[in-house]
Amino acid sequence: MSERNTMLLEKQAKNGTSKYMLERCASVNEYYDIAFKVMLLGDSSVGKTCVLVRFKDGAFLGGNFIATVGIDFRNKVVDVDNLKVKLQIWDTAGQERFRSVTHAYYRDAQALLLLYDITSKMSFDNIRAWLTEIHEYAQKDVVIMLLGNKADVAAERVVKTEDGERLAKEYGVPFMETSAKTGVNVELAFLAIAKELKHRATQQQNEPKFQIHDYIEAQKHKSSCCGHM
Ligand SMILES: Nc1nc2c(ncn2[C@@H]2O[C@H](COP(=O)(O)OP(=O)(O)OP(=O)(O)O)[C@@H](O)[C@H]2O)c(=O)[nH]1
Repeated sequence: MSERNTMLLEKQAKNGTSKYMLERCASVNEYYDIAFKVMLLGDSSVGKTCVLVRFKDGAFLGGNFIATVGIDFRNKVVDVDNLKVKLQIWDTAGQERFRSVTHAYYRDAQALLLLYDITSKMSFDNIRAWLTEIHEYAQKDVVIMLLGNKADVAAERVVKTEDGERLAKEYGVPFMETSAKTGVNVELAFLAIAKELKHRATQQQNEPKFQIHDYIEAQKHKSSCCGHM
C-alpha cells in the first residue's frame, strides 16, 4: 500500500469519516489493507456456493447438489489500485428454513450479490421478495448487484437477459449474467464490488466518484470478444 493511501485511511479511521473497517493482518499469507463483508443471497440452488468457489479457487463444483446449511464464509484478497482489499464472502443457505439465521448477518454486510438462475423462472420472480428483505435487514447504503447465473445453459434458459436488465434498472442496481461453470463474469462481479467499496472508503472530496455501472459495461465489452457463456 502506498504511504499516501495508508495516511488517508488512518486519517479517515481517526476522524471517523470512514464507516468501513481499517484492518491490518499480521500474517504474511493473508496480508491486506482494508476488509469488507460481502454476502451471497438468492434462492436455493441458484449457484451461490459454486460462484464463490469459482471466484476463490477457479474451479467448478459439478455433480450432486449439496445445499448449504446455515452460513459459511471464505476470504479472498484482491488488488485494487495498489491496495490489498480483503473480501470476506458469506455464502448463505437459500432454503427458507435457514432465513432467520441469515437475517442476522445482513446488518454487517457492505455488499450483497443477489443471484437468480436463468433456467428458473421462480428464482427470478423471487428477486423482488429478496430485495424487500434486503431493504428490511441490510444497511441503507449497502452495495447490491444482481446476477443471473448459469448463463452457460443456453438451451434451458427461461429468463431473458433483457428481463434481468430491466429489473436491475428498476431497482438501480448493476447487473450481469454469470456462469460458475465457465467462469464468465464471476471475477468481474467481485472486482466491481471490491472497487466500489474501496472507492467509498478512501475517496477524497475532490476525486470523481467511481461509476460501477460504467466500469462493468466497459469490462463486459472488453471481455465479450473472447468470453464464452
Ligand atoms: N450449468 C451450471 N450449473 C451450475 C452453475 N452454478 C451452479 N450450478 C449447479 O447448480 C446446483 C446448485 O449449486 P449451488 O452453488 O450449490 O447452489 P446454492 O445457491 O449455493 O444453493 P443453497 O446452498 O441451497 O442455497 C449444483 O448442482 C451446481 O453444480 C452454473 O453456472 N452453471
